[in-house]
Amino acid sequence: MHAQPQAAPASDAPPTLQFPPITRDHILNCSYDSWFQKYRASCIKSRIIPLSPEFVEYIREDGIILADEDETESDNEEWESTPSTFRPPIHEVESDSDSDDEDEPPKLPPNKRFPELHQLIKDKITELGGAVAPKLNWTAPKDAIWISPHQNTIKCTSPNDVYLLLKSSNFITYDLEHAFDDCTPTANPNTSQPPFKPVLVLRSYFNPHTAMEFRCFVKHRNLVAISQRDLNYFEFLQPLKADIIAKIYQLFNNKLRYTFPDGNFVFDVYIPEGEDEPLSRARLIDINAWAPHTDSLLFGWQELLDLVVPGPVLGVVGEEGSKEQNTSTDNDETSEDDEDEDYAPELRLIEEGDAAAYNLASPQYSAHKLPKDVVDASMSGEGGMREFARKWREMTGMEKPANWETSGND
Ligand SMILES: Nc1ncnc2c1ncn2[C@@H]1O[C@H](COP(=O)(O)OP(=O)(O)OP(=O)(O)O)[C@@H](O)[C@H]1O
Ligand SMILES: [Mg+2]
Repeated sequence: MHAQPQAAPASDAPPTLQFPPITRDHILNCSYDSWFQKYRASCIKSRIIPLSPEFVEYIREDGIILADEDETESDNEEWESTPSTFRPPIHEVESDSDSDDEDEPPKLPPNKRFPELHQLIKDKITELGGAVAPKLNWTAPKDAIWISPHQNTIKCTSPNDVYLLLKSSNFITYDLEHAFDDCTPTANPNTSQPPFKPVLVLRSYFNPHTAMEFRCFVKHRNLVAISQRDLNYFEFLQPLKADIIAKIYQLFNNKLRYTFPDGNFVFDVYIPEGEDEPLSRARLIDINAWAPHTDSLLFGWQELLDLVVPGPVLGVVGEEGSKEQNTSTDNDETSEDDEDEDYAPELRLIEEGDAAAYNLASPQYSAHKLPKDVVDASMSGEGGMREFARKWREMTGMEKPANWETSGND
């Protein structure tokens, strides 16, 4: 071998993951509104609300103005916050740009700015039993739960709860600005793509035991891998392994396998406790793209990409559980007599000691932890968080959450 220094790879650079081409359709197929109707019998009760440009603008813009309809006073104060750099209310911040802002008309609260949508959100929350978990097309505001008045959860009981979470979340911005970033560049990048339709998804809130949440990887229509989603050690899961795989396989094989438009995808499930047996049937929580932005949790993407499955299964988009032949949309190669050779998926759990060894027990999203300056602010007189928390409780009539200041285990 001749040394060819000019062609030598950079020694420290990690190898680039070689995903199959990721198209805009792959991403759109995972949008909640694309699949919910088809799988609704397996999902958490949900409502999907198309979002107007005014609402999207409201989510995008700085500052948080909440609805004032239930207020006795109508002094809407504007609060500036981002999860990483929480700032005190703007009336306490010295502004260095003076005249421009003053010329802008004051922004209206949501109930006056988009009253119909506001009312619709309120009605849907009521329809769903009074408490919901919100998300946009793909993403839930998990990084903003520290600001929630509902004990560090994504639970929302009012439109204001929904607005506060959505506006405080960086993850939500992903849906609005970066949803298609992983897509393989097309031959003609100038071809204009139709804009996606933003939606607000409200799912009826329940109190999940996060040990029973799993992420499931599907390659060429084979269920190949299952990972715990909550990366803590749960001893009780070990003897349930076979049952967990069986419940997930049932959902996969009966509902998703031949009906999801793509052969490669990732779905999330929740397995509730059963009535007559330990585990009930698996419920579909979400579907994610087979793409780098989907967290592969206890597996490595390289490992998943390298997995050799027995042979692509012929399947098509159809009704739940149906299987028609040879019109697959997922570019799988075809092969014969592979239907009975099912891949045995590996369920990977955190083993005893793993959590400590990998420091997995701390909250997964750093934004769950209150930044030190936020905690400091909360201690310092009438400024910052304490004032914010007080105001928020005043507005919602909520009790102070027990873990407001200590939500990040910091
Ligand atoms: N209806 C619900 N009630 C209570 N909690 C819920 C509900 N639905 C989801 N959750 C919680 O919210 C978490 C995130 O939900 P979901 O998986 O839809 O978000 P996501 O943004 O798509 O996550 P990811 O980025 O990992 O794909 C779930 O793991 C679950 O703990
Ligand atoms: Mg998801």
